[in-house]
Order: sequence, then C-alpha cells, then structure tokens
Amino acid sequence: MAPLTSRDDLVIAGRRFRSRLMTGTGKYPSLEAMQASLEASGCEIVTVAVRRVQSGAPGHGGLMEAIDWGRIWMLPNTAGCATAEEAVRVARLGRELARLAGQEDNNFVKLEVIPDSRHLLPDPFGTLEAAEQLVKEGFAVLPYINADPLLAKRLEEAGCATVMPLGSPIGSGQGIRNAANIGLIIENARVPVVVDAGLGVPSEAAQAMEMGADALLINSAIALAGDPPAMARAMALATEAGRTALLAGRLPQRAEARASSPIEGRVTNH
Ligand SMILES: CC(=O)[C@@H](O)[C@H](O)COP(=O)(O)O
Repeated sequence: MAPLTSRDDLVIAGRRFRSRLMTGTGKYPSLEAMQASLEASGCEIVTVAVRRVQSGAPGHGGLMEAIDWGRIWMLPNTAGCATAEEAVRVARLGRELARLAGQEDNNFVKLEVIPDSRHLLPDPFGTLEAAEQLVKEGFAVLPYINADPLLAKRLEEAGCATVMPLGSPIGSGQGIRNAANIGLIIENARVPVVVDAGLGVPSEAAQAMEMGADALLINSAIALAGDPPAMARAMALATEAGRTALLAGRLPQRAEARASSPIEGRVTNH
C-alpha cells in the first residue's frame, strides 16, 4: 500500500488523475448549478451522454461549451443504447465528441448497454460483446456492469480499462446493495474498480472507498441534492476520507471489548 505522504493517483489506461470522484452532467437544475458542482467536486473526469448531447436533449443544450475541457477529461458514455451494436456506434460518435472538445488523444468510453428501461440494469452479454469490439478498435473501455465477479473478470480479460459495478440501480440512491459481490470484484481485479450508480449520501461514498474501490461515479445524488455544489463537496470529502482510511489500515474488529487505557497499575479498592 502507498504511504500516505506519496502521490496516490488513479491510473486508468495509462492516464493519471488526482481525483477519485467522477461525476455526470445530467439532472441538474441548471448549467450554472452543474458548473459550480463540478468545480466543488474537484473531479477530473466527467461522463457525458453522447446521444443526449447530439440530440440536444433537455439540459444538454450548451453543455459542451459549459465545461472546461482543458481541465476535465471527457468520458463519453453510451447511455440510451439497448444493444451491443448501438453501443459500438455511439462509442465511435463519442470519440468524435471528445475530438471536438480538443481531446484528440481521448479514447475513453463508458460502455452502457441497457435494454431494461425500468431498472436500468445492464445487459451482461451485450456489454461483453461490445467491449470486445471496442477494445479491438483501440478504445479504453470502462464498462458499467451489475456487480458480477465473473463478468468483471471476463471484461478485464477482454482488455477493459476498468470495471464499473453498480452499487444499486441508477438514480435510486439506495447505496451499496451488493457489498459482498463488489468486495469479490475488488479482491480479484487487476484493473481499477469504479463503483458507479446508486450512491445516495457521502457515508456510502466513504464506505465504497473503504472497501477498496479505486474510484466512484456519482451523478444523481449531487445533481438532485437541495444544494448540488455543497453535496458535490461533501461527496469529494467522503471519497477522500474513505481512500485515506483504506490506506491508513483499519482497527481489527473484535467480538469483545478492549479498554482504551491500560488496566495494569491502576488504583483500585479491591
Ligand atoms: C451518469 C452515469 O453515467 C450513470 O452511470 C449514473 O447516472 C450514475 O448513477 P447515479 O446517477 O445513481 O449516481
């Protein structure tokens, strides 16, 4: 484990980031609230729904101009794609979007293949198929998946740059509902594990980082908070607190109490 004094960067596909909190751009009450929140979060990676930007969906007009792409690394995502074929097509458009933002060398894509509009759960088969194709095309693929340790391993073997297991369904704010499986993914992964979706409050962000997640992606909990920039800051602090605690090493849990002060030599009446 890295000593606390050394730099503790997140490295994805050879690119280094100081911040371990990624954010999104959807659901904000205004572009100004989004800008202030990105600033307050200290994030360096922001995911953008390629289809929504291209179609100028509500809240997405002016989005490209509202973000300082000199500072923020774009993570185009394939939200709205129900099949592998669609996702591959939208990923290619995402690469163009990053170029338009001046990021010529950006080959990142957050792969989402989601046929289920009610629970927004990803299709594991379509995700693997699309990931294999995109890796062949030179993308750094960050796949959004259910917390399935075997799928995570298959995606890593296929050459994905990270795996992104969901804590609970997108936008649900239910926190980490599958801690045991996320723990197994973390234990076995040789690529960064990014817990994506469902985190509702900072304590859940800290929990995921304490478990050993390498990074988090949080959108709804920030965008839909009463005060989005304040929540963005709280999430950033929690992400850092969780990471620092992990590196510090926790007190072993015990079944029985242990006195905080030494009991030898104390003055007693008996
Ligand atoms: C923005 C994004 O790419 C999603 O994966 C998702 O929206 C994140 O989940 P929450 O909105 O639940 O944080």
